[in-house]
Amino acid sequence: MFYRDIGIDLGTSNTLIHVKGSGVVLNEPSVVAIDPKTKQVLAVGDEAYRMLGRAPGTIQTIRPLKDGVIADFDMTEAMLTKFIDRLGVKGFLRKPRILICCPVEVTTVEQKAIQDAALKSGARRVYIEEEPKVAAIGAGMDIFQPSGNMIIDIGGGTTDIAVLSMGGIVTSQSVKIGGNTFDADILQYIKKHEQLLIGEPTAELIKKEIGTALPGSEKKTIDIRGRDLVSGLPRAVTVDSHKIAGAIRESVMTIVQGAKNVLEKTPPELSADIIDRGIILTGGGALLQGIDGLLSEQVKVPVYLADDPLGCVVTGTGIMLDRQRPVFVKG
Ligand SMILES: Nc1ncnc2c1ncn2[C@@H]1O[C@H](COP(=O)(O)OP(=O)(O)OP(=O)(O)O)[C@@H](O)[C@H]1O
Repeated sequence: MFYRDIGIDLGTSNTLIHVKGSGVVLNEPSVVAIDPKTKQVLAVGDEAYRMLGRAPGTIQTIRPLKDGVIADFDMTEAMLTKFIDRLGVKGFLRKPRILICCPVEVTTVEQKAIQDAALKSGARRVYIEEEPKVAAIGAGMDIFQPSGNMIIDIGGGTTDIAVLSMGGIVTSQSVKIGGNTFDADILQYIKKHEQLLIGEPTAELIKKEIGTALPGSEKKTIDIRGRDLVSGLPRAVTVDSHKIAGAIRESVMTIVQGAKNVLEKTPPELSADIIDRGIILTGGGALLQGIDGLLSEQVKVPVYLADDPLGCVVTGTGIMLDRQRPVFVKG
């Protein structure tokens, strides 16, 4: 029997949905736009993201997931329901199973509510899985063998660092630093050193265009616009990659320290496997230029970037559902 099972990566920055037989059918920012008076949801995903920092007072834009936790549960539920509804699940011939990966620190009560929301949207069964495990599977690691695999998943709000063996997490640490922290660092730096106020999307653009984890790498520049803190008028400035590397240095080094902590707690036999296989980097934050090189230099183990860092979790959900084995830890 062909079930159109669904895998969902409910992330701080982006939500991705994989439908069996169709691949990734949705990839949109985890943003909701509401009417602040009535709390009515006006838009979700791409449409709501375009309103970030640009909406009039009658519209409020919210990121319901923040720093690896669900900051606004009602809005997370509303967003998830709208995304699932778009798939037309209720029209599926057979009710699908849905596997949802959500931030690691989601409470049991929140998990239950997420499950209920997905069930109401037409699921037959809902599973909740741990993100680093699914990311590792999506990155092509065989975590079910008795050997050590290490993954560093740099998401928007958190970085999950884990050593996996025989299908389970042996040691792990979740650091409250991710790609969005780099954006906040850049925003603060420009405010302090250029007396210029910029929005979140501009900070993200700077990071993607010229951001680097390696202060000594080739110097690149970008022209940006914002609001002058003194005159209140629009102004343009040129920023360079060396300064941006300095601005995000502390956050980057916190991730490095997290990786060192996990390696120190890893049983020696598994450490030997990790030296042989290297560490795999997943998550959008792993696309920061030079972060693989810096990590490798600091922890003295080869570090490789996954083929599709942003898609590993959602790809992993598809693989896990295909295995059709009771490997789910929760739900
Ligand atoms: N080319 C790029 N260079 C640097 N950072 C990038 C790039 N592309 C995406 N990112 C960053 O990746 C982050 C989002 O990554 P991802 O989608 O893996 O996170 P998430 O799964 O939503 O978050 P979490 O795992 O914390 O729930 C954002 O901060 C985004 O700015």
